[in-house]
Amino acid sequence: MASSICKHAAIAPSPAAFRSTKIPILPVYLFRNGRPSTAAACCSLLRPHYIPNHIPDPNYVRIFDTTLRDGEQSPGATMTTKEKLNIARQLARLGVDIIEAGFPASSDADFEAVQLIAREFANVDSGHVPVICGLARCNKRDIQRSWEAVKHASKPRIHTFIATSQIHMEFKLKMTPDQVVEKARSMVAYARSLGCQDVEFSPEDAGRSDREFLYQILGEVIKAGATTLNIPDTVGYTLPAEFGQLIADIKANTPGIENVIISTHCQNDLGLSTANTIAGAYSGARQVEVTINGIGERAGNASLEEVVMAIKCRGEQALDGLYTGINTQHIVMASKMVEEYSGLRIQPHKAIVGANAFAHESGIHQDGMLKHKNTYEIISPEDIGLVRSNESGIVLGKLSGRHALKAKMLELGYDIDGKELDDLFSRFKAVAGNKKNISDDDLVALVSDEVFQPQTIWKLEDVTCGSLGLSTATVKLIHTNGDEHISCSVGTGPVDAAYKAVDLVVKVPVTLLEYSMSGVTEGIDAIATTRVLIRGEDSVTATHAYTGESVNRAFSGTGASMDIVISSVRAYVNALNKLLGFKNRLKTEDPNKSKWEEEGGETAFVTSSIY
Ligand SMILES: CC(=O)SCCNC(=O)CCNC(=O)[C@H](O)C(C)(C)COP(=O)(O)OP(=O)(O)OC[C@H]1O[C@@H](n2cnc3c(N)ncnc32)[C@H](O)[C@@H]1OP(=O)(O)O
Ligand SMILES: CC(C)C(=O)C(=O)O
Ligand SMILES: [Mg+2]
Repeated sequence: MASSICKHAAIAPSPAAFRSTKIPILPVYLFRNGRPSTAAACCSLLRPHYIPNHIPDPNYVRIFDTTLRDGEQSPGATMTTKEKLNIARQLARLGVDIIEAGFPASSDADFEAVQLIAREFANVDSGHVPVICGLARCNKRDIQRSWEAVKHASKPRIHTFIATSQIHMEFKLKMTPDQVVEKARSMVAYARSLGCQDVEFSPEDAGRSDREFLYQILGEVIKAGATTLNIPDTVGYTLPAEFGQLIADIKANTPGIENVIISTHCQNDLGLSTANTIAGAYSGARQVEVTINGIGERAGNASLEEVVMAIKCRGEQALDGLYTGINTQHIVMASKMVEEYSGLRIQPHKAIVGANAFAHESGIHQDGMLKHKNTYEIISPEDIGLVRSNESGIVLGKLSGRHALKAKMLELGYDIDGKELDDLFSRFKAVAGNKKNISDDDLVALVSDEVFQPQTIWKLEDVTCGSLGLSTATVKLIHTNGDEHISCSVGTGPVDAAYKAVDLVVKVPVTLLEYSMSGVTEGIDAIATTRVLIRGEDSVTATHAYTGESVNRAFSGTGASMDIVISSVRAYVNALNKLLGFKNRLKTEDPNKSKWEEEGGETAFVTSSIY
């Protein structure tokens, strides 16, 4: 095993047109009883140089993250530009090779988000710099917009696609197969003509497309200059053996395929996306398209953490030595960030990142774990950035300082600095003054509330509740322009009264769709985390997939506090801030899109807020 590991390190730099970046990545993991062990590592790997159409090491699998594009297509997962930028930074820390930052032609907001992310990764000299990719249909406008958005990146990529299955060509595109081939060929050539040296092409619905037709269209786009051929199972229809065979057949029969990278893109309609992705990689794909937490259109995409950990855990033994450049210790942070921003909660039994993924409840398992951890764990929690408090020496309390808090947060997988650390520190001090023991879960709740929030338009300053036969609440909110607003209301309970008081100030008609609260720690002094989902009644719209009707979008917000009313109001105000951010954005893009200002008459919201 040691010799096969060392061969990676010995790979010579390639004469790339692209600048070389040698980046040390995680040590190789040797396997003892099925459990990876860093202690046994014999050498460090180098991430192979980036050349669009070639990977110098045949065992290296590129990770293409599409959380910000396909992931955002999950119903309700709309993210602000600031949130997307934060996720992109975390994806870079994680070490993903390619970030698909969005679909620039779909809206001005998406264009700006992709452009901002591309600019963020314009500097090739500082650490790992991912490729920044923008999606485009096969038309000149989409491709131009994509290029305009990504060209600032040090490694820009255009990803263009067109459907190749009979049903899509006939009923959706209303094009003949020959027209589709010509469109694909000419648009890939057009993307190259703009100066983009890295062009990915996807035959959408490849999983249900005719094989011979795939070989033909893929051969044509290779001649036109495509550097990566992505094979999407767009409707998650194939079984793992079939998808593996599809990749093998494409590899064996497409003219010129040896000059490009084959990629997978597996949707999860039958719950097979991870299995299909691994089967694809085993059959020769060297790029895999994934999302954090597996979010994405309908049932989602293959999840990054599952695919990466499967390759890390079994790559050497079962996948002919495949490996990735992911620093898996950043997985937990990335997962929590995406959970917060997208509002899509992770099921407790989700592989790798679910709350129960490393929990052992039953006696026989607990007995086994106490005797030897490998009995019931194939992955170490630390490998994904999960460190429990009882394994660390730092005990936080009201006398702790910023250094200890920063170090503790790092242990928990949160790399926080600057203003974010300062804000978290003041919240932490406030809680520490009232609470004897601060647990890891308390800290995670605080960081979610303090750091993972949209730009503040309204900030909750205070809330007090009373009861005079009816529940009453008084809230004090501060607007971003500094104005203080105080209002009171009655309600059926303190939370209802407080929400009504907030409504009197913010004056945006919304419906509360969901409200949930959980005490994240035990005892009377537990921190309560609240999550709400609201829908604007006259606001940001999306198109309903079945009816085609315009429906109002939902926005989520979370809050945390030892006081349940404060926790609830924080969550509500955070959701309102998210909604207002989108309203402002729409208003800037198209003054006719939202009637809200004329009707609501709340001038405070007109201030342009660039997320
Ligand atoms: C499988 C996937 O995940 S594909 C990515 C899906 N993501 C999204 O659609 C999210 C963003 N989309 C949007 O914001 C909008 O759909 C837009 C802005 C891109 C387009 O909006 P509209 O111009 O109003 O078109 P609409 O979405 O209603 O219809 C799509 C049109 O594109 C055409 N089209 C679809 N795919 C492609 C393609 N790959 N290449 C060229 N044309 C295409 C359709 O045939 C249809 O054309 P038609 O208007 O001549 O019938
Ligand atoms: C745009 C393509 C790659 C896609 O998301 C799909 O086919 O699922
Ligand atoms: Mg998809």
